[in-house]
Amino acid sequence: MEFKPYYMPNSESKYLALRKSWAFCAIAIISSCATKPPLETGTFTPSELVELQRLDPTIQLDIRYATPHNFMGRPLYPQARAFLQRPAAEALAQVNADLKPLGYRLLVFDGYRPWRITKMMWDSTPPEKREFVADPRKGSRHNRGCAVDLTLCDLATGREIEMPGTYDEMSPRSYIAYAGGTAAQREARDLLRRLMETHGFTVLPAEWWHYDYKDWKSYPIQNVPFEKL
Ligand SMILES: C[C@@H](N)C(=O)N[C@H](C)C(=O)O
Ligand SMILES: [Zn+2]
Repeated sequence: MEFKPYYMPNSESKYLALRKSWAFCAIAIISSCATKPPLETGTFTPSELVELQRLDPTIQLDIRYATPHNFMGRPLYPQARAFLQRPAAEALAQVNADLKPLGYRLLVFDGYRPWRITKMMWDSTPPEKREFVADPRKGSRHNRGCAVDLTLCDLATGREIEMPGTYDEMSPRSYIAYAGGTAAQREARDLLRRLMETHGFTVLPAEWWHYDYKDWKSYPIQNVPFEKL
């Protein structure tokens, strides 16, 4: 019969207990780093997230992350809503107003994004595609309520205007400098960029649809879920 010791000399059991508690602490520290937004110091402008549809109901929404029709293949938001910090939301409404005489309006895919969603996106994206998602250790400008993913749609029909690539496509066709596609697609992309820049937004070089509002640095990273806004 195999001998199973149930008793250990005192010093050995203490050593094992110590090792266990160190391992436990290490796991706790690692997992808390991984599941919490980065700590930021300094003073920030108080957050005032505004729902885009309330500010300007003529901005069209297609909140892909509230549907399975997104690069993660499953809904990430419980509600199809879009929020931005007030000055960014007001600037966006001006872009929308400028588009109307041209026969277009804005179609918004995403605005404020809770930090944990950025973390989920990063964790699910292969390393070679991570230029298309923000690193949760730094946070996304979406987490600050100062980034918006959007495109143009036809004012009369509501139909999405074709761009050189599709939303969240992880390929060079998403680059703002991509020279392929049709002339009409590039013109639409460049029109969107021109108007967004006029109103204080900057495009992300890797993503024609992603724009940051100029004051993004002054707002804190947030992890508040939509249900609590
Ligand atoms: C995931 C994509 N729509 C996006 O917003 N990417 C930028 C880099 C971000 O995550 O901030
Ligand atoms: Zn974005």
